[in-house]
Amino acid sequence: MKVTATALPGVLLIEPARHGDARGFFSESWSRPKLAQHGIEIDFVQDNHSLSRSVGTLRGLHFQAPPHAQAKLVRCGRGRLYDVAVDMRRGSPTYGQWVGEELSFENGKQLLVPVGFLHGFVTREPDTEIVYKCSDVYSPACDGAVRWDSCGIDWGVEGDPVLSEKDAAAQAFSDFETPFTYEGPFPWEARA
Ligand SMILES: Cc1cn([C@H]2C[C@H](O)[C@@H](COP(=O)(O)OP(=O)(O)O[C@H]3O[C@H](C)C(=O)[C@H](O)[C@H]3O)O2)c(=O)[nH]c1=O
Repeated sequence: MKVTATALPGVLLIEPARHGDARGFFSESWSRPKLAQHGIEIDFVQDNHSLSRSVGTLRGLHFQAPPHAQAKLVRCGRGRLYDVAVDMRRGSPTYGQWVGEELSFENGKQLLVPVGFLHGFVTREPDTEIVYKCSDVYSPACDGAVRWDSCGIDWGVEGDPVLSEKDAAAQAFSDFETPFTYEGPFPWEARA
C-alpha cells in the first residue's frame, strides 16, 4: 500500500497493491492494520455505493455536521471520476483550499477525505460507480451541501454538470457557516 500526501494537508492519496495474474488482479481494497501503519486509525461504519449514468454527473459538495461528521475513504469501482476535497475548518491554514485527484477502476487510487472537509466528484465516463467507506452513519438532519462552483474548483467539466435538485440549490461557500474548527494536524500528517 502506498500512501502519499496531497497538496492539502490531511487529505491522502492511497494506492493499495494490485496483484496481477493471467486472470486479472487481486487487491486488498481496505485494510485497517495497513492503514494503521500509516497513522490512519479511523473507525469506518458504513459503505456507500452510487452509480452515475452520465458523463459530467457532479455530486457535491457535501458534508455531515457533528455529531455525525464523516471521514471518507473513496474509490472508483467502475469508470473514471475526479474526486475533490475542500478544507472547511475555521482557522485552518488551508481553509477554503481544495485538492482533486482522478480516481478510476484502472488506476485503483483512493482518496482519504477527513472530517472537516467537503467532498464531491464529477464523472469522466458513463456508468461510473463510486464506493466509499464512511466513519459515521447517514444523518439527514446533519447533511449539508455547498455549491459546486463556489470554491474556485477546476472540475474540468465542459458545459453544465448533471446535478441533483439539492446540489443545484446549495448555498455558496462564501455564505456558508462551517460547523468545523481547525484542531491541529491529523495524526497521519506527520507520517505521510
Ligand atoms: C448519502 C446517503 C444518501 N442516502 C439516500 C438519500 C436519498 O434518498 C438518496 C440519494 O442521496 P443523495 O442525493 O444525498 O446522494 P449523493 O448526491 O450521492 O450524496 C453523496 O454524495 C457525496 C459525494 C458524498 O460524499 C456523500 O456521501 C453524499 O452526500 O440516497 C442514504 O440512504 N444513505 C446515505 O448515506
